[in-house]
Amino acid sequence: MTTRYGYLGPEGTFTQMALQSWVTAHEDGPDAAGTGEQVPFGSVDQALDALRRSEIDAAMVPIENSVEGGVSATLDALASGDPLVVTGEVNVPITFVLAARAGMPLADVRSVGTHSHAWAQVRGWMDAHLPAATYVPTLSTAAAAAGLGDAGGSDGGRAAYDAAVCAPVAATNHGLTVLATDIGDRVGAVTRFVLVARPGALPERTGADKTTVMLFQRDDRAGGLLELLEQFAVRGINMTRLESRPTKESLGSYCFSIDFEGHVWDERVGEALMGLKRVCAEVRFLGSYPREDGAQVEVAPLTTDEDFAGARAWLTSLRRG
Ligand SMILES: O=C(O)C(=O)C[C@]1(C(=O)O)C=C[C@@H](O)C=C1
Repeated sequence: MTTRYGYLGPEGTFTQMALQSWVTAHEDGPDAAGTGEQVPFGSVDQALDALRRSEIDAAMVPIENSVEGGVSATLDALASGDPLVVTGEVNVPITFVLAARAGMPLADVRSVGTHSHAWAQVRGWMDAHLPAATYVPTLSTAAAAAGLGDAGGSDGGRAAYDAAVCAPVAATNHGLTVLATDIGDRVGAVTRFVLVARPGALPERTGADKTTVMLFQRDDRAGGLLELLEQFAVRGINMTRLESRPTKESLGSYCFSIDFEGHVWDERVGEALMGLKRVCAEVRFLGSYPREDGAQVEVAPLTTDEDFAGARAWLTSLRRG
């Protein structure tokens, strides 16, 4: 059966590159899905809602950028609504171009359209080369390019900006002229994307896995966050991302989005999740999945599966008397 993959579109987004790279890497694997069908959505919310309604089988969405940090739209969409889980990750190197319609010189560019995360990564270049240009937010970098292309956006090609910050491929797709290349402020910028699915069979444990959770505290008090973090520390679990997001219920009310090393089938991870379940108002499990870089988790001394199994066997023997 063909897998229907949703992604943040239109064609030519970095998210589509991530999906393409995922599909290519998994084409011949045990879960081979051929090239699948790729369905573009206008926003992360639309893609994840379609997934919740079972209109697609999985969705590729951006979650974290090495320059601008977490992608709030994704973190928030995963934090509420019917549960979804991450089943894989893809890291994509990010390079931006500034593109415009033929005949537009760089000096005449007064306004620039792009995705907010892209704008944050080219702000320095803009200050240096187009300090007077105003920023026009678009739903993705490719949507910004499409707005300038012949087919145009809903306004028939008269976008509300003169140039777009996008991937080179999006400029090519829409017949735009590239005014400047490599305009990102940081060489080596990377965005991490995740493949999200409805809960089902978990990806197998590989020894090089990550787990993602969203934690909601019981109350706001001294040491509350420390109590959550302790659950990882005492079991030798390394966190790879920690972000707070407003719960949106009241000012000052936050939840915590965390990625950490290990798989829910690792004993130390299971014990940490049980500890979190005791101390949190809600623990939203958002999946265990293989790391893209394949880096094996370094298991801290005395936190192996055998160590936990040995301790449990000891307790069982005490209880038996
Ligand atoms: O607009 C795109 O092309 C996207 O895929 C979204 C997105 C993001 O959300 O961070 C992805 C990578 C880039 O860092 C900029 C924008």
